[in-house]
Amino acid sequence: MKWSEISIHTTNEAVEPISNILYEAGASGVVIEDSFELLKERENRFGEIFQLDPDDFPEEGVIIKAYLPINSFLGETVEEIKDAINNLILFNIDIGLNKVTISEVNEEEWATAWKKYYNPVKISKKFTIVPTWENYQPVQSDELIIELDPGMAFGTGTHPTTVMSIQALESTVKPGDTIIDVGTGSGVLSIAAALLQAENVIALDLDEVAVHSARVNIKLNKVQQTVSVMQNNLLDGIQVEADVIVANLLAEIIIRFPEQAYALLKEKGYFITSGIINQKRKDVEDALISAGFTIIETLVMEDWVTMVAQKI
Ligand SMILES: C[S@@+](CC[C@H](N)C(=O)[O-])C[C@H]1O[C@@H](n2cnc3c(N)ncnc32)[C@H](O)[C@@H]1O
Repeated sequence: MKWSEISIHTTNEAVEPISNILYEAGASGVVIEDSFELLKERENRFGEIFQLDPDDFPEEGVIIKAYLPINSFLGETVEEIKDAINNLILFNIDIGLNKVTISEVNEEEWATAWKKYYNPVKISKKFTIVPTWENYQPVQSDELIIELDPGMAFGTGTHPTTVMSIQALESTVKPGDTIIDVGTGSGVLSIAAALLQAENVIALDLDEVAVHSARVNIKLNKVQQTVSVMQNNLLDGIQVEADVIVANLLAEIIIRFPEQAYALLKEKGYFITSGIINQKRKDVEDALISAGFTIIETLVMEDWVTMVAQKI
């Protein structure tokens, strides 16, 4: 498959809104080329373990790169992205040079482009995410390591929506639990659940590339005895009683199935919903409450919200 690399030279201030625009346009991840801010932010928030090479970054401003599949909608998507970025001026956001360039990359280059920016990152009290090509040694005795090859599926494991999902799993999963992971992507949340000693994990994704990528990562982390991966639309046809259901999907998709989640959960079971952009928070809260859930915790990182709802 051919991919298009969209590269936007902008300011620090515009990084978050532009990243959101790119995610909403279907990018499966963004790369931010700004040595100073990136290192500072990662050190503060997650405790970045390896340093990036400052030679790889622009002298002034920030370059944001994202990868979009080349299909018949690409032209339209790029125009929508440009319009959305220009509209940021209306919100008094400085978009700087606002230089947008598009180039074509093949699958191999796409995969390699990621590797340069993808390092071991400590994302929660227990978990560190390590790319497959790094030889990483744990620094804490109780540290849990997730090895990932993000491949073509969403989920380098360090996106705020994933980080908060893992933090929520850490506080809800008990040894012996049954977990359902809706929209597994790279399989990262299922692997986390298995490492937290869940006994049975069902990983579901609609996209066959994600299903393949999840299977590779699950094997890599040696949790294939616990995790089974299936191509499936949301919870359709699933009949397993679960202790925890986790869904890192867009708000628009989450609001379609809280009733199904409620029906599958055991009493006191948890429904973790992530991938919710702040503006859509109320829609998800309403859908959860009307299905019978009680929201017991809300996590917020950057513009993203994760909710932990319980069947009580
Ligand atoms: C935001 S990614 C989350 C990946 C991973 N769980 C994580 O936390 O990093 C969302 C995933 O949901 C999948 N997805 C989207 N719509 C779906 C649906 N209707 N049923 C199942 N999976 C879906 C996508 O293919 C994608 O892999």
